[in-house]
Amino acid sequence: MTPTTRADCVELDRTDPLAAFREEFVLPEGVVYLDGNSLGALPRATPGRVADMIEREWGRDLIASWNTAGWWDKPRTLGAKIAPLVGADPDEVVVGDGTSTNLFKALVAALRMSDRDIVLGESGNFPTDLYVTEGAARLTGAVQRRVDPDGPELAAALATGDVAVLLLSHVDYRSGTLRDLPAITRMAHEHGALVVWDLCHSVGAVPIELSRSGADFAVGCTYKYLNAGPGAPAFLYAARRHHAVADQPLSGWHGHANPFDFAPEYEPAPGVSRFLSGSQPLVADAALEASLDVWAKADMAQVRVKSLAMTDLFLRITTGEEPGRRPPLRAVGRRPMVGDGWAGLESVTPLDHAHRGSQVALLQPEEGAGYPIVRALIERGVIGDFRAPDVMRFGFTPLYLRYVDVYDAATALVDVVETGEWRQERFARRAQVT
Ligand SMILES: Cc1ncc(COP(=O)(O)O)c(C=O)c1O
Ligand SMILES: Nc1c(O)cccc1C(=O)C[C@H](N)C(=O)O
Repeated sequence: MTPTTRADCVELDRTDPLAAFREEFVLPEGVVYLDGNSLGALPRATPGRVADMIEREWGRDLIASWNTAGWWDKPRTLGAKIAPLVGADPDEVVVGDGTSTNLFKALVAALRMSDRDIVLGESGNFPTDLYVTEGAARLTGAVQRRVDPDGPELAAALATGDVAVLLLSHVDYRSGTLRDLPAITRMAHEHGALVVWDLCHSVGAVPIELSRSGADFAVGCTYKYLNAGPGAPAFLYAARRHHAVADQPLSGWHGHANPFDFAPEYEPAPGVSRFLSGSQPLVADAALEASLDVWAKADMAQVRVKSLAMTDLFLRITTGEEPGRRPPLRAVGRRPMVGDGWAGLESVTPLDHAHRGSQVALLQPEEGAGYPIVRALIERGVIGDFRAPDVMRFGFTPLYLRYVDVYDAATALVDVVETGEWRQERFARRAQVT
């Protein structure tokens, strides 16, 4: 059913196979949370799991917990729990450190595996990816080149035959564009390049098949769609065929083959553990474990179906656009029908499902309108965010959002724009974190 009314949405929620997951999350009353693509909601089980880790594992069992509570192996056991979400084998993923750090390790390891010297990135990537690439290039002597990966330049840049490593985000943080991971990986390999994927905006948002696609390396965070909490540890994937040769730059004792030999020379662990460096934040690992236990019950195919239905619904109401249909009318100043594109909002997120992640990014054509519109919406309890220069971002998390939430948020947005509510002075003042 294509929902057009709120009653349609109530009906969709009634038959939603993922509906029960909402109960697994703590969601503030009166809020529609569309920022789970920046910081995911709190799973109900997390506070208890973290308290148990602190009081029993740490407080009572003290140092024995390295063995009895599996602390030492958490990077691997948690990695194995992330593996099905990224289409990897359990021994190809480790959890630890942050995304930026893991990106640095993966990039340098990949650059050291090639005798070429170009590291190809995307001009609009999340800034940490650009900065870390600069750092990795400085360290290894590589040269950074940037292209728009959604245009013809990507193929042309790879075809030069001098690219050592390609780094791309699977889903673009600003526009929500989903890249064809299998096809791009294949193309890069055909031209002799290795690929590092940043999965921050795709893990838990779209199905991912790293092994089947032949991907070389990938990194991702766990605090967005995976709901592990602010600053939660990240993960790193390395294809098994690279384990024996990968030489990562932060060689520390947790990545040693025999850490408790306390040998003076570094000898990398044989598997993906060689990507570890030092001690891990085990309290934060406990929170991640609680959220991954929720994810273990979710069917990613169902998540994708609901995600697309929700972004379709949001796009239809706010812009009148949906796959295969442009709005018949873009006139502002006439009483609208829901879905006829009257509010003047435009999507920068692709309409076709094959290129859409789990967020919608919108523009209001007036310069500087994005930020105050988002602030005005937040005041109404609809939480989205803003990304410079003028993009309004709305993330859709099928485990805890209902179709009625999407309907209410979309109609609130249209109302904020139509009434000009956002033009009030107080919405223009920028917060430190946007
Ligand atoms: C694509 C992408 N990569 C990396 C990061 C963040 O890196 P870190 O977890 O190291 O802060 C983000 C978001 O903050 C992101 O959107
Ligand atoms: N990681 C973040 C942080 O430490 C502070 C504030 C925001 C973030 C984010 O995750 C932003 C997010 N990656 C984005 O796409 O905008």
